[in-house]
Amino acid sequence: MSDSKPTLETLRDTIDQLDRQIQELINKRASCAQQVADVKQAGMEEGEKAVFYRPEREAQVLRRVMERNSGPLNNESMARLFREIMSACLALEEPMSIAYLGPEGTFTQAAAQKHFGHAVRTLPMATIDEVFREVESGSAHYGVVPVENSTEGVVNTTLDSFTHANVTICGEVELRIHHHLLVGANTKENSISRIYSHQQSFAQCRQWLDAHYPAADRIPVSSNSDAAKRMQSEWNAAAIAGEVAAEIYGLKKVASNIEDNPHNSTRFLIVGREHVPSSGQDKTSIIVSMKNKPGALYELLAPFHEAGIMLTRVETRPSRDGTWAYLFFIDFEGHENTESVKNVLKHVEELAVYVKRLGSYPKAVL
Ligand SMILES: C=C(O[C@@H]1C=C(C(=O)O)C=C[C@H]1O)C(=O)O
Repeated sequence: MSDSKPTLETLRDTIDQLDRQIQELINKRASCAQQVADVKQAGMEEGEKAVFYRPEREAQVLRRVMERNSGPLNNESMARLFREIMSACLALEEPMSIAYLGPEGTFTQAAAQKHFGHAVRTLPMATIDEVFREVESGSAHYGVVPVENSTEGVVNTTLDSFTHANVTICGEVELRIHHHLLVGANTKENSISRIYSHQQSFAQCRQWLDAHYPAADRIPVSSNSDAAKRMQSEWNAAAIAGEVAAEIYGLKKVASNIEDNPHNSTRFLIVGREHVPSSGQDKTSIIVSMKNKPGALYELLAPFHEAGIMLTRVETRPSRDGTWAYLFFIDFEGHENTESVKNVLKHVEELAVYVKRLGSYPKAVL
């Protein structure tokens, strides 16, 4: 080794000094966030409640972190660190409670933590409808619900809830879904004859299971966390679940990333009660009902095409009350405050029987 190379000791001294500076800067930042809270509070009228969480500002901060990043840490790692710093700063302004589709350890909880960071209180709900109700009633600040999976398609319960719920979409999160085969301390790994999981996870790991455990019974349960909980008392059972469930229940991974499609991902929506201003890169979601006549969908989509607005999702659901033939769930790029989106929405409102605006929100950053 040449003499000019730094020693372990000098490198660690440098790291210690840098840590001290980073810590000081983070606390300076936190103190600014506290002052922001005071400014927000002071700007309120009598009886009005300040809104501390600003999704559009957080999206802008994270996008800037990624744009200016020059490594060696990659953009995503750097943004995740800032995600946690902002989460801790926001908790100083107001500790937030986030309702999600539980139980503890589900992918929806992982999505909530990916979006809000770890300095929030996550509240597990038994059903998707309950998540909506918690937000509507003000018992939770925000809610997180799954909306579509790249392998298994849309989550119909979520779409149906949007038709009657009084909430606003204020964000989206995408999560890569990795499944693992998990066992407990008492499991005899060579004798696995029963595997617990949620029906969707079995569907997402079908080929792997056929190849590795063709004879094991596949027992569907209400969630992957439930699977992780149940198998612990059985010496010949395993569970398929994700990382968070493995951690919570202290399980060992026998096989990792066993999903058949390596790009398996789920999209989640964040619901709240306030409208979100534009972040510069936004999406808008609406529900539209049209009379059942030839060319209805064509007629509905034409204004988007003419305005050059990019559609990101179109789902069709039969109307459940019998009065309308179809409900279309449409996501498109742009914020409802921009001229082009305002014009398109006006046009759509003229054509449709009914339009419900679900909200404009920043495109997922992480
Ligand atoms: C500090 C603010 O409040 C919150 C905290 C943020 C942060 O730590 O950067 C950003 C947006 C808000 O969710 C703000 O609105 O600027």
